[in-house]
Amino acid sequence: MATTSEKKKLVFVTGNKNKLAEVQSIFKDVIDIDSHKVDLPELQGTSQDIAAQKCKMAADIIQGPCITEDTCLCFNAMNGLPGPYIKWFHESVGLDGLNKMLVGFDDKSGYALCTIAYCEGPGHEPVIFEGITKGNIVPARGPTYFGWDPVFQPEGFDQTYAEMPKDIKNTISHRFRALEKLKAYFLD
Ligand SMILES: O=c1nc[nH]c2c1ncn2[C@H]1C[C@H](O)[C@@H](COP(=O)(O)OP(=O)(O)OP(=O)(O)O)O1
Ligand SMILES: [Mg+2]
Repeated sequence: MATTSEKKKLVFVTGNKNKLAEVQSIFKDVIDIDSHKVDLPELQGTSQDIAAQKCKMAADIIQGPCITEDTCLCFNAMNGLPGPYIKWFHESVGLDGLNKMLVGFDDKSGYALCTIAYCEGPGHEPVIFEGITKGNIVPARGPTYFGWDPVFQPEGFDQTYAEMPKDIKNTISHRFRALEKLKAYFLD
C-alpha cells in the first residue's frame, strides 16, 4: 500500500478548472495532481495529433514533465464533427445550436472522446491515452457550468452528464476511461 509520500505526482497543464476538478477527484487516492494554468492554443488535426502537439507545447512552457488533455464531442451523423472543434461550436452557437445542427439528421448519436497525453519533458514524444463514452445529443437538461454536459446523455442512462451526480459521471465518463489507462501506465 503506497503511503502519501510515495504517491506519484503529475502536473496537469490546462486552462479549464472543471477538467482539473474532475481529474483531481478521479485520482484523489492514487496520484497527486498539481495544476499549471496555461491558455494552450486550439490546434487542428486528428485528436491524437492535437493531443500530442498540445502536450509538447505544454512541456516546453513548463520545462518539465506534464499531462494535457483534449476533449472532443463527436456527432456520428457528421462523421465525427465537431470533434476537436467543439469548443468553438459551443461558444458560437450554444447548447441549443448544437441540437439544431442535427435537425436534418435522424441519427442523434455521438460520443465524447478524451485524449490525454503525457510528455516526459521538452524534446520527448508524448504517450497518448484515449477514453470514449457513447451517447446521444439531447435538448439541454441540468446545470450549465461545464461545457456541453447538459446536451450529452450517455448510453444506458436517463440523465445527461450535467444532471447526474459527479461521482457517477466520474465513473463512466470519457475522461475517467482515459485516466484509467494513464493510471495503469504509471502504477501497474
Ligand atoms: O467533460 C466535459 N463535459 C462537458 N464539456 C467538456 C468536457 N470536457 C471538456 N469540455 C468542453 C470544454 C471545451 O469547450 C471543449 C474541449 O476543448 P479543450 O480544448 O479540450 O478544453 P479547454 O480549452 O477548455 O481546456 P484546455 O486548456 O485543457 O485545452 O469541451
Ligand atoms: Mg483547449
